[in-house]
Amino acid sequence: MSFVDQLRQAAEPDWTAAVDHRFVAELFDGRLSDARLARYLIQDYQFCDAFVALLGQAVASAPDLGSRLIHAGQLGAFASDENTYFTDAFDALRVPIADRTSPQLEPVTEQFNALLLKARDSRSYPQVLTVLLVAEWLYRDWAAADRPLPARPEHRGWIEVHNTPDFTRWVDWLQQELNRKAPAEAEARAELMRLFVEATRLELAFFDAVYAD
Ligand SMILES: Cc1ncc(CO)c(N)n1
Repeated sequence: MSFVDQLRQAAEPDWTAAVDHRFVAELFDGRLSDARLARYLIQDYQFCDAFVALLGQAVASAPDLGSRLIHAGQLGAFASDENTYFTDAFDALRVPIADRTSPQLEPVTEQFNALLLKARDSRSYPQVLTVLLVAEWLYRDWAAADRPLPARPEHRGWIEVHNTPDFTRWVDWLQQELNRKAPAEAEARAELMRLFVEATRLELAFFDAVYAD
């Protein structure tokens, strides 16, 4: 079994619980309330801030120009398509400016951002790749569901930024890149596995927080 398949197996049952989450089901069938979607997007915009910083570290720490350019291309996509989705959805949901720029963070958002920034500050390319891979692969998994898309742009758009052919190829490439660049030593691999499992736990908790009282 490849290294990334071992990582994903180690992240069960949380991985499947996140992919099959009530949030995903309600997003696809359009039943997700505006209050819950806004609550999620406000927190996720702060996650995205730390995520973009981590992508910048991938550009900085990649060992060769070929890999660096792939991460750089992804940074560009993030800065355009994904950011446009957020600003359009915030406008449609009438989210106040303060909640877009400096909201009160949920505990899980603080924990997730701390993990992203720790990986960034490690300047370890395998650690950076591992955290990027969880976030992108897990989102590709739920967004690739063979279900009709909801009509409202606020719902549909969040699925569409994660199910394009470009996004699918980016996740394939991240998997191959980590398989190629993972260290050989058992202890270093075990550390990456702990990181992958912890990031998956936070992905599940991030969806759960949308439904917390
Ligand atoms: C919490 C979270 N995980 C992954 C993604 C995908 O980048 C996202 N937008 N938010």
